[in-house]
Amino acid sequence: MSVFTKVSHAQLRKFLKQYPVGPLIGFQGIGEGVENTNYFVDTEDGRWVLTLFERLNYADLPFFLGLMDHLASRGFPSAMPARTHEGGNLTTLNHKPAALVRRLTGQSVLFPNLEQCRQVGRALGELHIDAKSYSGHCDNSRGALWREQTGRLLSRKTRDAGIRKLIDDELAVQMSIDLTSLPQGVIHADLFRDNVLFVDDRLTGVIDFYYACNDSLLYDLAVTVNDWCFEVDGTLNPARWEAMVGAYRSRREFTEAERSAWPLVLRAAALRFWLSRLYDWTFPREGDVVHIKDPDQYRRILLRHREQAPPAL
Ligand SMILES: Nc1ncnc2c1ncn2[C@@H]1O[C@H](COP(=O)(O)OP(=O)(O)OP(=O)(O)O)[C@@H](O)[C@H]1O
Ligand SMILES: N[C@@H](CCO)C(=O)O
Repeated sequence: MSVFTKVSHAQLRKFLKQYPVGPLIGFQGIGEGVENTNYFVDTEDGRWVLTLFERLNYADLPFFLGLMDHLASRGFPSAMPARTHEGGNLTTLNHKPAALVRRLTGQSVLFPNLEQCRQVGRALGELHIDAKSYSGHCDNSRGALWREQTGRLLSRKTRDAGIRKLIDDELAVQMSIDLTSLPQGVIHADLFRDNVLFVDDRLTGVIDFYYACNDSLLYDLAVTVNDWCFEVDGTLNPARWEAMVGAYRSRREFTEAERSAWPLVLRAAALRFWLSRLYDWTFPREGDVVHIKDPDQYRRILLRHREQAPPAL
């Protein structure tokens, strides 16, 4: 659970006066999430989520908030950011950049059924299409350069020879693929199960756009299937995979270059999350309640991709 920055009742009451949302009714810190501080906030005019950005700076945020606004206004189920009386959607609280966004209904699922996987695949395809008309641009902060630099750092730091060898070897293999040669667009880049909300089998929300960026569309699908279609022990769930990939394809057909790059793109996506989790274990952050995810789960997924070819696209 993660609440890095505490907010008092008085601070929040004052903060909310900037927005046309009515007086504060109640608020509560949110346990899930590992990056930012989040609170559920109820006011007389609605239900909101307040985010205090712990690692992102002001200059980065207009891209993410603008994207959520762009998608929500096209009917995509992302949370619309609230605007202040002055018309801005980015403010400050406790010396941190802050935003207030609509609270979406629904719950994330730990064990998705096939219909839910289908809906996620379709939603990802729709996101890629709807975002084509978004004019913002942002490089992937967890792209190839980050993977290489972080991999080298963790490889030097670890005392585990097996981890060192796997990182070094995988980085060497990843040098052979250039994701920028594949079809590009704005991607979510973190569409894990905890970032999708459902009411029964109906997808009601896609949240956490704070890794969104311009990158390979296929990489976004790889991030998504790695989380949704693998068991904790690293084995593939073929029915979920087929449901998700098939639904994505109903919105966008793959190119030949994407079909051949698929095995390495899956590995790049697995490596990214293995490294970020390993980094958080190696260099833990201070906080009131801090949730760190298990890096080993992603080491197993990476190993699986190295040992067995994935189902073809
Ligand atoms: N717009 C929203 N509507 C409803 N619930 C939300 C919304 N935004 C966030 N939440 C809730 O807050 C939790 C944490 O949000 P989020 O996933 O954005 O955390 P984070 O720390 O910013 O990101 P990460 O997933 O990268 O750790 C979510 O799991 C969800 O329960
Ligand atoms: N989705 C990420 C955390 C936030 O980027 C993970 O599961 O490691």
